[in-house]
Amino acid sequence: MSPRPRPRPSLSWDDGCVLAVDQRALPHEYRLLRLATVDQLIDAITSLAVRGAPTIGLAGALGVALSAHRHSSDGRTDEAFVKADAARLSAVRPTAVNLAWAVRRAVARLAEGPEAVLAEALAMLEEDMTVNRAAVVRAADLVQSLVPDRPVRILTHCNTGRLATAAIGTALGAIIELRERGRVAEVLVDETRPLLQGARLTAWELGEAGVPYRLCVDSAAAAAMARGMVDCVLAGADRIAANGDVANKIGTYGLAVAAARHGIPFVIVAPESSWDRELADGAGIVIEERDPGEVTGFAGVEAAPAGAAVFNPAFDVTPAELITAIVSEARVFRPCGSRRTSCPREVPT
Ligand SMILES: CSC[C@@H](O)[C@@H](O)C(=O)COP(=O)(O)O
Repeated sequence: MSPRPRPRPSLSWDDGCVLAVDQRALPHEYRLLRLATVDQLIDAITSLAVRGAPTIGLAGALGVALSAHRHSSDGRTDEAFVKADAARLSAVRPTAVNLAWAVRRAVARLAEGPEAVLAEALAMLEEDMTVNRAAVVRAADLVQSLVPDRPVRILTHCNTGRLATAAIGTALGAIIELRERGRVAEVLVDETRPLLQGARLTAWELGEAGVPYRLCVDSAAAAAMARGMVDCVLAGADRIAANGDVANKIGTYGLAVAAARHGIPFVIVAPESSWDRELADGAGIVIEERDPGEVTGFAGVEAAPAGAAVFNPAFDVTPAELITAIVSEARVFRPCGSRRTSCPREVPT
């Protein structure tokens, strides 16, 4: 068999700048942003031009490299300025643990100079690809064992594909892996309100990969399960507490409740770097609240009455007991107490 081609990265470093796919422009336009300053990078993450937990972590690390280059001269780096930029980068979005984790890793190389910081960020990009490849193979194996008798009908939420990671993706990567094995009947794609990461990005990635899919509004997901249209739910994670509670895109918790109601496996695919072992459970996860304008209208068109009050959390927390398995590059974790699975907690492979 010929080796797989090198996956296309969502981020790269070019001549002192960060190049990033502008995820706001998809699916209509594929364009790259050239980000020359930490402020530009922060704007890109805030506006979700650059989004998805692993991608924002990697962007944060590259941001530290940008800052280290900017604040170095004559072989000396002004560490105080770079550390201030690193603190700003870490705080842009609070929920995904990957951001602060990756920024910390880049800052740890600061004393060795800007090239060492850049080397660390680029190594993290490579690592993310390797880690995702391992996780998607493991997740696809698990899904095949959960639904052994037929091509699987999968429901997925938000975008967990190559755009949301260095490359390959997590949950969406597993779906594409299953497709390559001839094991996908159909993917139902939640549009993912309010910013339509499912309709804009996941549908685009599935189309690119030739995977059959149908879009549905988020509120159709439970009905699809009730009608027997879903064999398995696959989603990603922004932060996983030590007990296996998972923060992910708003709407994930509702999907898990509906999946439990219908006895449908609910599987999370995420790298080990998404685990926050310092948090005992999901109650301590900070949930980002976003601009009310994302809910009152879309793309500049207002839908709600002027001045409507809004509740716009970007994420929710799914309790571990509703999760069949959390798959990473290293293991399949089955949260104890899950109603559909039995302990042992980890399946050695
Ligand atoms: C592999 S991406 C995992 C998660 O980051 C993803 O499911 C998600 O919730 C992304 O939210 P977003 O607000 O689009 O950054």
